[in-house]
Amino acid sequence: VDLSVSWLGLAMANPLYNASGVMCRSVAELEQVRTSAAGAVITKSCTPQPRVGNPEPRYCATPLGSINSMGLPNAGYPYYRDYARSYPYAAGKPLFLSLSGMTLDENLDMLRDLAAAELLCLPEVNLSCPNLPGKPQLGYDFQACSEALTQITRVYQGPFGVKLPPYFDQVHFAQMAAVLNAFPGLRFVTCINSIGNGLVIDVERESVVIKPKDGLGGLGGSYVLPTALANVREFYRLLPDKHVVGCGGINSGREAFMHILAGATVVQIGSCLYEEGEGAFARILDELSALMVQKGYQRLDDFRGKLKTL
Ligand SMILES: CC(C)(C)CCc1c(C(=O)O)[nH]c(=O)[nH]c1=O
Repeated sequence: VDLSVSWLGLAMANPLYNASGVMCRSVAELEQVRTSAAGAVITKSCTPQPRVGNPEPRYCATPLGSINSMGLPNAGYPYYRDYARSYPYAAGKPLFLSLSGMTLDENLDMLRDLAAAELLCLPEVNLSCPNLPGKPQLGYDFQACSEALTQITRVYQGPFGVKLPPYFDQVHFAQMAAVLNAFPGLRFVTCINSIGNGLVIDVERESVVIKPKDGLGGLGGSYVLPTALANVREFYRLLPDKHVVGCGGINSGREAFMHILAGATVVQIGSCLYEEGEGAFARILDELSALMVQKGYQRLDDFRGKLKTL
């Protein structure tokens, strides 16, 4: 079977890569992804200056997924820009640079520099980044999002994407799609980021499992699969001129198949990669191939976006 994907002027051997935040904070980790079976690489969301992030424990895996309140630990924008400068693009694995400034100005500063550097990597702006104090994350403030994207497209004229938080209301899907469709330069949306502010409890210890925010953290893994699929399918329908990157709950070829059936062009793995290591890429790709053979599909276009309704 042919797992190749051609999108945004990029050619990928397969549709699978890491979710921002997992196996992508250091050059060593990024190289682990790049030299694995993954079809692309994305960096940890960065801020202009390095950040230590939150006190540990700040990540915990459970049988059904994961919870995290990392607090944006990252090596700082210049570190990732320099990695993007020396990145071997000709080897055929695209590089995406995730940006998550603590303020809009921080995002604009990083994007201005990235535009000037004229690199082949593509930015993925994390809209789960904080908004003004007392306001919800940017991705949940549609007016602020529209204003931010207006300023972003002024400083960065190239193709870019955004990482979206999950939405749970039909009106919110429509409102966010209306904001995003106003920006032709916005070429892809990555759905979804973790489901915010979950709480995992350890019964034996009668305690929370992560230190920050008295135990509240973003949920990933199997917990989020149905929500991720809904967001992929809704934005696939609502953003006809853009690509959707599927992220959330992919543990095997079956979930990767679901995301692509729902409309995803390419897919990312987070919790599964954190727990299993880079071997997850080859395993999931083998499982996806076997499923396609079983179903008589030659290539991803044979089923992408063709989820049936009843
Ligand atoms: C939540 C923020 C810290 C504002 C952004 C970074 C981030 C983190 C993180 O670094 O805590 N974890 C996630 O699951 N998704 C994210 O987008």
